[in-house]
Amino acid sequence: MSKPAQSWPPVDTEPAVPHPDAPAPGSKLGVHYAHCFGCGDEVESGLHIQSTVAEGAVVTSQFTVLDEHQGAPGLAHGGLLACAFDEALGTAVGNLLRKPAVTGKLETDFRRPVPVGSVLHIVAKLDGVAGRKIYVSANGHLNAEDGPIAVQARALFVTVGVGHFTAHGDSDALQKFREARLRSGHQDWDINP
Ligand SMILES: CCCCCCCC/C=C\CCCCCCCC(=O)SCCNC(=O)CCNC(=O)[C@H](O)C(C)(C)COP(=O)(O)OP(=O)(O)OC[C@H]1O[C@@H](n2cnc3c(N)ncnc32)[C@H](O)[C@@H]1OP(=O)(O)O
Repeated sequence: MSKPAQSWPPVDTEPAVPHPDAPAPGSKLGVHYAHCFGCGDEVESGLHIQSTVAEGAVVTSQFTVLDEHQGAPGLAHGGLLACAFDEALGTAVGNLLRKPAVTGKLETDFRRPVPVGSVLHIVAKLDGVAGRKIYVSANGHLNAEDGPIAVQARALFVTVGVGHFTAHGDSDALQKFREARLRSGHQDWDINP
């Protein structure tokens, strides 16, 4: 198995310290946006990823591979697995740092096939921060928290202002989303929808 060529993080970083108001270890993280393909409960064909905060700037996520996630017969599609990691990594960044951030770069290593019916246990860890750049990585274990690693990912997230979403996204949907979050007891954002 080849080793990644570049050291990680690729630049000098400060430790990524969770925000004082970040959910405590053990907290289950709900759906961040009902229409999110990664976690949303209103996206029938979505990934329905569920995440929990762990100790030490870590978030664990579970993704069950279903028939609709196939690439080859009986096996998960690689691009879809990359999507699962984007969600798991972004969830770690957004919830632990409570800063709006978007994926700048996402790199995946597919180490083993992931069959339909598998549960991928994704352990995502914040590795460091350099200005607006947040480095985060994850291992995906097959069928158990200590199962064999099937997929690894490393990503750069870049913090953005809320203006990123109002300028480029659907500002009406964004406003409704924000109001719904406030009604359900969340604090005002800092949020990556
Ligand atoms: C009350 C609330 C509490 C919190 C609760 C939270 C709840 C849960 C929260 C959240 C869960 C989220 C789960 C979702 C997960 C999925 C996330 C996605 O998929 S996001 C969609 C895909 N990504 C895009 O659409 C980005 C598109 N790209 C851009 O918009 C820009 O390129 C952007 C913002 C990334 C950077 O643009 P610039 O103009 O702002 O900044 P520049 O200067 O270009 O970059 C800043 C630094 O980053 C480096 N950089 C940027 N992109 C890079 C790249 N690809 N590779 C290497 N470096 C890069 C640059 O070299 C620069 O570095 P130097 O500061 O100069 O050192």
